[in-house]
Amino acid sequence: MKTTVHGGSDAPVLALDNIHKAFGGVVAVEDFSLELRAGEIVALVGDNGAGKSTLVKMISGVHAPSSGTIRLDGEAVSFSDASVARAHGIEVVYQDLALADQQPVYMNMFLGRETVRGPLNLLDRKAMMRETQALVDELDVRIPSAKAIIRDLSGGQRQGVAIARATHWARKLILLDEPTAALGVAETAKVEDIVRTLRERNIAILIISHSLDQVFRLSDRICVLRRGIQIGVRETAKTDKNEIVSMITGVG
Ligand SMILES: Nc1ncnc2c1ncn2[C@@H]1O[C@H](COP(=O)(O)OP(=O)(O)OP(=O)(O)O)[C@@H](O)[C@H]1O
Repeated sequence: MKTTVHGGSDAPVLALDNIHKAFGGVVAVEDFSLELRAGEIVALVGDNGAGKSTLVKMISGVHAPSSGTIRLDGEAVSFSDASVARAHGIEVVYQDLALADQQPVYMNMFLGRETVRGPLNLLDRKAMMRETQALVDELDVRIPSAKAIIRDLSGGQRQGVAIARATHWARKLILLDEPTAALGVAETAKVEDIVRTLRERNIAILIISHSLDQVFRLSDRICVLRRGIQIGVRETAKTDKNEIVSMITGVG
């Protein structure tokens, strides 16, 4: 008998079937297929212009695929915009953080989706602070407090907050687009620790990274794109940097 998870079957969290995207005459992604399972980290790698961001934008509802199917828990979905993808439990963390600098951490956590109370729909700051504190503690995002103002935090702490926010809202899938590109070595290590914690929460993660060291540290599988074409998918434990570099460049 099949176990039922999330009201679906044992289907992958995300399945991309024969996805194709053209912008006018430019083919950005060609015939792309990939499955992601809960608790799995898959890295998407490729040179500039390979089609990585376009793929993330299709999964997150920013662009519609020209053809092909996106399935969540086995069900075909089509997102008219990013808010619909978010309502399906998909969150994206970009390198240029979409945080409100002047606001405290807890307000950023709930930006646009604030908890309210009573007939007047007043902001329930205490509840938001409590939930924020519990989550940053759980993920070990080291910030002075849930009340700290974003502009007073380091780049690594901010990225930690952005990932915590995604974790709070993502029920199924988090897309990380170069999450550590702007960070130093120690901050990168901290953010990678947080990403590993997400795996334990059974969230599927797709990460775009230009750092192959990072890709090898974090991922379970690596998917290589070159000029919009899916070159191959490898299990991280069964490949090495030389193979991935030659897949990315087409040389060797
Ligand atoms: N909105 C758009 N309109 C027209 N062409 C686009 C658009 N977005 C992307 N492209 C083209 O699609 C191709 C793939 O671009 P994409 O940004 O997805 O690559 P990428 O792998 O994310 O690159 P990078 O690592 O530089 O961010 C490129 O040829 C790009 O010029």
